[in-house]
Amino acid sequence: MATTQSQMVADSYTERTGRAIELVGVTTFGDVSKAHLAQLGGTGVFVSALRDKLLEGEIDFAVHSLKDLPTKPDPRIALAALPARHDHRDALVGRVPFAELPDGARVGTGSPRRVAMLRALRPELEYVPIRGNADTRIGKVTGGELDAVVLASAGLTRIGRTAEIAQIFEVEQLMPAPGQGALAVECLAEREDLVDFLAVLDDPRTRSAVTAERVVLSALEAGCSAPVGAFALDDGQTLNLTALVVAIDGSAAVRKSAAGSPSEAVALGHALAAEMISEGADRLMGEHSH
Ligand SMILES: NCc1[nH]cc(CCC(=O)O)c1CC(=O)O
Repeated sequence: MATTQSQMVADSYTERTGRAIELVGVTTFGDVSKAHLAQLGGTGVFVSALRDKLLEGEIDFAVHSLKDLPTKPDPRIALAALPARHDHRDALVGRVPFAELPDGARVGTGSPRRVAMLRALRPELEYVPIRGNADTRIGKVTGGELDAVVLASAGLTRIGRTAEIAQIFEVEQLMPAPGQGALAVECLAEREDLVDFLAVLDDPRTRSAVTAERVVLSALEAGCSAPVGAFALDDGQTLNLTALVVAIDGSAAVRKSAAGSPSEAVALGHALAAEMISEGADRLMGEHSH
């Protein structure tokens, strides 16, 4: 997935600038660790190794899934481009759609957000924590160990596994992770030449939308493993933002929407998060905050 998405960014950069790109593979802690992501604790397990290569000068820029990027910026590193977002939704890989899974069916996902939100919809299913790359996860369905797994639609598209999708969840059913489906291109902040060049890849509507989503996440002081979803859409005039926090057992939720100017994405995110906190969102997250 990482190779495909990096190649996509490299191709569009070459197309727009005429400059050639050499891909450098970097294995991250998130790739090798067998621990569940929710237990790895800190954000950035897929990110730190790439940032180290930037800081060491071994690579000029890094491509990340925005969803994996910590919300706290590193002053040495510029978020130089947010290319046009791909599908923001989650997908069910399995033989039948979610509503048709029999009671007691085993659904695999390592994400507390997906477990909490799916549990709210169907508490009678069994949610099984899984890890590994997307192919490994899908293999648990084809191998019969699980009835279904839930993965990001964008990731499945990038690895060419859309044929196995039984259902795509709409935002109303399963609120995506902030930034899901978007890529982030980083380079050293001091490389102003590169910051300027990478700007050709930036999509302003994606930037305003994911900025608002990520502000909600940081203002709630939620980490990558918190059951927090957010989705925003900038139609060119208005930025519509919705966020959802769910108790880990799916028993309670706070959902809020707001609309504003795309140029005020940060303020919109902060205002929405403040409203959610006043309605008890931070208490719902419990141990999954921070
Ligand atoms: N945490 C792993 C991760 N980081 C980004 C994606 C998917 C691609 C994306 O959201 O852009 C995935 C896998 C998944 O959630 O299924």
